[in-house]
Amino acid sequence: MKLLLDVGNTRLKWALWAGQMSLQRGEFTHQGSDSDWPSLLQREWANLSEKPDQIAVVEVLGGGFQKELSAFAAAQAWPAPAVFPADPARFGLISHYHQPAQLGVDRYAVMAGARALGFDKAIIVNCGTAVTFDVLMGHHHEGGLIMPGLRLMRDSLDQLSGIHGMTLGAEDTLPALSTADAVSAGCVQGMAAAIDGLVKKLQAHWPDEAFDRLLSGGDAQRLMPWLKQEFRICPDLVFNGLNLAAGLSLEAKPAG
Ligand SMILES: Nc1ncnc2c1ncn2[C@@H]1O[C@H](COP(=O)(O)OP(=O)(O)O)[C@@H](O)[C@H]1O
Ligand SMILES: CC(C)(COP(=O)(O)O)[C@@H](O)C(=O)NCCC(=O)O
Repeated sequence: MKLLLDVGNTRLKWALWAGQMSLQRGEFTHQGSDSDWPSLLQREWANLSEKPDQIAVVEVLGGGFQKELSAFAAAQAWPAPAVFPADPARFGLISHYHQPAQLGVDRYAVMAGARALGFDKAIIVNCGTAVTFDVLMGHHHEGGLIMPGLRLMRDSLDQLSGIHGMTLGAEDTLPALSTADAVSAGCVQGMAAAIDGLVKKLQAHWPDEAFDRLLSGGDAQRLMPWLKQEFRICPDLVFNGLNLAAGLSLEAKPAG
């Protein structure tokens, strides 16, 4: 039984994974690398249904998280967590980034996840704290784009005195007739329009190729209704990819 962890800038997502599916899963928001990890992990896994025999992790926080996770696992007599580095080879991929190790390891995981689900040519949009776009052709990562995610977009407006503290409004108004509606509709519909536009631009860069368009991350469901092009929501791309990578190698760097 594998315990898979996807630790992003906003939330930690985990799944107890058997074969190709999850038996138990959870998620919680955190306050970054300096969070009170011992309490958060203790609370989250107090009722884990089975002891993991392998722990595989992608994380983008750095800082003290890895050490805290290792200490927690050791205290439970669990195996040492294997934290995957941003090395495309560990995910069965080749990256065309100038510095492949600079790409977020979560992005390698979503691409490996797309491969694990049988997609060969795909534009993958992961709607998390940041929105990442990755172009996958076979096992080649052709590059991508990064833009702020929905919460960051809304929070940036919240800094302005005329908007600060505004309640959530209706997302489906156009034109909006109140500040609350204008902010909510502007952010969600604007982000969807940006995603549609950038995916079209990426597609136009390879006019002879047909790409599947995949959507994942915490805001995927919320953005999906506003997208004009056809996307498939693949909610577990990171876990699919991490599961594949964990199978490829049991020798990822031990945490800490
Ligand atoms: N329960 C939730 N708590 C916090 N953010 C949520 C929640 N549900 C959806 N979201 C949205 O999902 C985004 C985070 O998505 P996620 O894929 O978990 O990001 P990350 O991997 O960067 O932590 C947030 O920016 C927010 O807009
Ligand atoms: C772009 C990201 C911040 C996305 O993180 P997330 O939204 O999943 O928390 C992360 O993948 C990252 O730190 N990437 C490094 C830079 C890059 O991928 O080019």
